[in-house]
Amino acid sequence: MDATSESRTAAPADRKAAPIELRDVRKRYPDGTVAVDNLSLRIDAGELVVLIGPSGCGKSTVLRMINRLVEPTAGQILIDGEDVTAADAVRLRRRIGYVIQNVGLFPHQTVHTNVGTVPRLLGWPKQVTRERSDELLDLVGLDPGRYGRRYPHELSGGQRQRVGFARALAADPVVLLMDEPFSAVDPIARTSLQREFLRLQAEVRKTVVLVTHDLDEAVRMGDRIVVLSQGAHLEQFGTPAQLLGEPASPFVREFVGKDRGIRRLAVIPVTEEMLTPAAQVTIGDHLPAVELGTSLYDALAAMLVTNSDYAEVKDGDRVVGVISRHRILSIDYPAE
Ligand SMILES: Nc1ncnc2c1ncn2[C@@H]1O[C@H](COP(=O)(O)OP(=O)(O)OP(=O)(O)O)[C@@H](O)[C@H]1O
Repeated sequence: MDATSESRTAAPADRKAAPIELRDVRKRYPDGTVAVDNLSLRIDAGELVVLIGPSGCGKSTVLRMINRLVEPTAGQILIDGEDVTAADAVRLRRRIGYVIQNVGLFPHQTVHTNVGTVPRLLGWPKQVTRERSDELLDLVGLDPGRYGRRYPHELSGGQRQRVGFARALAADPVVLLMDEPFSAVDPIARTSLQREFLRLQAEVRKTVVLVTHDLDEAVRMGDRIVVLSQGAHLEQFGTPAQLLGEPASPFVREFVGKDRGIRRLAVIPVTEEMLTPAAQVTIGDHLPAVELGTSLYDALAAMLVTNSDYAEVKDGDRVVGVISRHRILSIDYPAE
């Protein structure tokens, strides 16, 4: 990065997100382990891409090469067209947010000080840093007045993770790297944290690369998912629906598993073609109502909760038809 682009980071910027490109990237650790054999990927600006694959396949190595915590042995990594291997590593990391499993907050610093870390390093004025910290804490759902002066040990695991997101976003990075960011919190907190992160991402629209070993998380969070096998070999790069509906290799088919049918329901929306006109169905008064575009999974859940075989489908206030449990369960899947 040159001096001009660095000086642009001296104040809250309006840059939002940058594309990432990996070209024939390879990592061989000094002991001879080839963690990443030869990987090429293009990630669009503002998209949330999930890296998933079995333990040891190289996910974290790929992630850590993007911010050069690990130096690639060969190949190029471009952020916004600029080769990161030629950039100053410290400056580079200030443009890239990084969130890890146990957050890594500084234990002897308050929440405010933690969130302001990168803006301070970039020399932002104190007042601007403070305002930015307040803004980010609000955005991640923590009242700055209440939590700003606390220390990390005075927060729950989920709250610490939120502070971690706020800190990673404070200097308005163009890329956000996340390595198993939800796995340290319990399953219930995890689901709400994932949902909150998606809400946050809809607002900030960063280019996010998220590493996980949890397929449900990948399907829930990813705009696209990268499935890797040993040596970070690219098995498939596609939307959750493509992955579940058209696994590209026996490896992916095995990886997404036998229950991919039910998972797939989570990525298929209720559409008008699936509906029966409400007038043609003889049914009781209390049908659950779902919105057009709701996932089949949620529509089915609404029926199961009310013990009903049908759900009324609405487009705003208008009832556009009825969907049946039978219709959802007989959705066509490609042959196994
Ligand atoms: N510093 C290192 N030196 C030598 N080998 C390493 C080093 N770091 C990672 N490896 C090896 O590189 C391979 C990929 O590791 P990496 O951590 O990238 O995988 P991963 O897919 O993130 O795994 P997990 O899901 O278990 O975290 C593994 O075989 C690992 O043992």
